[in-house]
Amino acid sequence: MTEPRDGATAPTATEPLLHVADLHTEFRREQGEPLRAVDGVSFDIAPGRALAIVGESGSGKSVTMRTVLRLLPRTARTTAGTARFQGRDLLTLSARDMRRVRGRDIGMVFQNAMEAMNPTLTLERQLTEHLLWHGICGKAEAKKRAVQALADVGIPEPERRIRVYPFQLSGGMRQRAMIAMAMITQPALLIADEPTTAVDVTVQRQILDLLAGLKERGTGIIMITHDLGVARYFCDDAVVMYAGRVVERAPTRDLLDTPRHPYTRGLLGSSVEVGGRDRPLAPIPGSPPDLARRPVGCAFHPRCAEAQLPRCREDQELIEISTTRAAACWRAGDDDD
Ligand SMILES: Nc1ncnc2c1ncn2[C@@H]1O[C@H](COP(=O)(O)OP(=O)(O)OP(=O)(O)O)[C@@H](O)[C@H]1O
Repeated sequence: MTEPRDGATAPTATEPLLHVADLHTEFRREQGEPLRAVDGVSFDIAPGRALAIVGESGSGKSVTMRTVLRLLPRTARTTAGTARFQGRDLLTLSARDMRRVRGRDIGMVFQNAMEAMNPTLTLERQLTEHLLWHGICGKAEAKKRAVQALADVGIPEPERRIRVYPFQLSGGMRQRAMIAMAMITQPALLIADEPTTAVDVTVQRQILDLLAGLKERGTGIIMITHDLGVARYFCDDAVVMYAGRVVERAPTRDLLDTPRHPYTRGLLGSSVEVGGRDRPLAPIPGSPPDLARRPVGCAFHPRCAEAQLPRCREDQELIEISTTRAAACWRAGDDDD
């Protein structure tokens, strides 16, 4: 397992690697109330586990992760919450300390490697400067580690390839190079935002296998994905987000086998990757709400085939169904496990 650095404490059996509680992030608007993009989100992740964050476009997955990483646009403001990582609250760290944590203790992989990498630097410069900047080793060692990192992610001829620029690589190779960069510091936590969306199925599988190797070595992985097949294949636990809130949380298998929130059932019914193969796809009617006009009560109720009014117009907190499961629907506990 990777060791925490800089006086950060190792997670104990009772303390998760990352504990996110009651996170609130809003966007300023020219007119009107701010948009509540993340509205009371909580979740935990343990070392060596993978957590999927799923939900339709606009549900708040990326803003949640950008809040934790403190990579929000200027128009956004985090108004409440904590994100305890290795004993420290990321939300109150100084900007300098946060830059040290980001990219070193927390690795990041994004959907589009071209955006995440510097197009003007060779892979060697990107990888070695990353190590040097974080003070992890000296120049000669950095070069060795950079070649090794490329080899580790299955880039052939790493000694030669290290001299190329990102645009000279295929999409799949670039994605691997970005993973190499995220892994080279041996982060305790890796946050991957749709890491396999832009690549074909074969590369997708290879990338997931790479990430699985990291997980086995004790790295915690948060994967933002709208692909429930990827979540099932790779992630131990899952949270489902809708309109900025967590509507269901469970071990992935349980979530997909016996979804308790009507929205989760809707996602499954409309998924090609899971459950949609043997029966016709049933897309969820309507579209996610405009956050400026969030429906009262359960934000999903106007699209929910099971809604019962006026009950569903009341606010609904997450209900603990068991020690590992919770869902934000008043009927979620109807058939307990
Ligand atoms: N730069 C921004 N300015 C204003 N509002 C924003 C901005 N970025 C996000 N939002 C708001 O936050 C909501 C959540 O966005 P977010 O990117 O987290 O969704 P997501 O679940 O990651 O979607 P996707 O799967 O499309 O990436 C959006 O619906 C939008 O209302």
